[in-house]
Amino acid sequence: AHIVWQWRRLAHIPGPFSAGFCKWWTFREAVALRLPESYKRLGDQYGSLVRVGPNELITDNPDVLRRTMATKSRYVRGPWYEAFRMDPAMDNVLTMRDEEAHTALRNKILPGFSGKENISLESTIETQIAAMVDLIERKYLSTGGEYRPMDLGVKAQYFTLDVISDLAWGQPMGFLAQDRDVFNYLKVTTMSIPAMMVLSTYPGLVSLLHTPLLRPLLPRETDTSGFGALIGIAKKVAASRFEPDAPDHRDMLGAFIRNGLTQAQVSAESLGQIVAGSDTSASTIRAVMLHVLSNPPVYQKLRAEIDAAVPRLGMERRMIKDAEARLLPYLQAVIREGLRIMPPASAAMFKEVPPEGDTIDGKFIPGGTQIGSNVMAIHRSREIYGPDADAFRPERWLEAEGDRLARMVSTVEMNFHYGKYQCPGRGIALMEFNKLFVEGLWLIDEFWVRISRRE
Ligand code: HEM
Repeated sequence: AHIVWQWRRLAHIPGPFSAGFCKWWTFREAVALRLPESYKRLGDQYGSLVRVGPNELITDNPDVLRRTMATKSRYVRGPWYEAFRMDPAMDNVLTMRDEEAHTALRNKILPGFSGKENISLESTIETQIAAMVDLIERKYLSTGGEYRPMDLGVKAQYFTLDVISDLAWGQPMGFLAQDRDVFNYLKVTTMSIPAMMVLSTYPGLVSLLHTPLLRPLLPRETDTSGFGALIGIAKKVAASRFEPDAPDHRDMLGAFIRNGLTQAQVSAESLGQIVAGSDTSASTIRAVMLHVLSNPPVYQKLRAEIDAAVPRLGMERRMIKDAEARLLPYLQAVIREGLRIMPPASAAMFKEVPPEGDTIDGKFIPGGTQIGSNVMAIHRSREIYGPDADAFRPERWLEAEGDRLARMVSTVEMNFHYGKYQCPGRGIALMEFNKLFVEGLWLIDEFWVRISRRE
């Protein structure tokens, strides 16, 4: 009776037949690691609003999604978020579902992401770009007679992990300096992706993992590798900042402490940054480099813009400033196109319809229904980006004007979500891209490149 009742509640929303009764469809696509593409296929087949589970819908309408995330929206985060809670006793801002607690915590951490309270932000990113360039010069510079390929897919992640650990803990983990997967972090996290996919499909299983019997399976601070090792570092760094004579630092943790976070919160939030801010940014670096390097006209135009900027800005002996890079139109078009063509945060991130229900696309959606983003469908929308939306073509950002451009910009910005859930690391990620692509102009698994010195 329950199954039939649940099917009827949302029977007016199209989708695969089995999705009305169970989550088998989502489970199958999630463990095959192709959920974003499969969601897009469903959008092409069934339209903007699709049923993907007994209580789950996805939409590719940015206006609807913005409504669910607006500051005053009565929508809340759904159980999906629980899959990412590592510590049963403590949420971080990314996993927190209680709206009031989330807003309070968010308000306390936001200053840590701004250059005003975190004065070392831009220089930290510069230090890590210098470390990346140094690594390339030391080990991966090819010449006529010597071929020294480099897996840019992996190095992009080394770079973002060092940036984010340096920002969060005041010291990089040393991926670039050692040119290796420190603490086997990437190996262990990559291995755990299928399990995370199962948990995000069936978040109820998370409470099982938190029982005393299964808790040993979760990462622990005493681990010498994987995520557990990072928990250990986060706790140590937080403890050192709370020692009685510890100085006040003008960095991210310093800002967190000045704004009232407890020692346990400082440790949890600094760890949260590593999860939220490394793979996402690395993914965009790979997407941009892959498309720029395999697309000679784009590469030439970007190089020409950068070559013209170097003498004009007097950049021969220093790195480009974030504010300067934001004024390079083709670079900005390339970054936007990279964020669009391979959206870095491609999960549905389900939000819950308020108890009174909502009307979407003229259809009543009962309270408690979970609504997520059909990310690939949003960012490959022909209606918004034009008939060649599947192609990497930065020029579209320079050709569009007026309302059309404004709609394209507000849609690509949905990569960082909106309103009360908007990514606080947006500015940091864009600063990494702005500097890295100009400085290096120089990639996923098996992304080998041959780098040679420019004349
Ligand atoms: C291209 C890079 C990035 C993308 C596309 C991205 C995307 C997102 C998205 C979509 C969310 C919203 C989750 C929701 O709706 O609940 C989010 C949240 C968050 N992101 Fe990012 N992110 C990126 C980089 C970063 C970086 C570099 C940092 C850290 C410096 C960061 C820190 C966070 C944090 C702390 C949250 C939680 C915010 C909250 O719950 O209020 N992100 N990010």
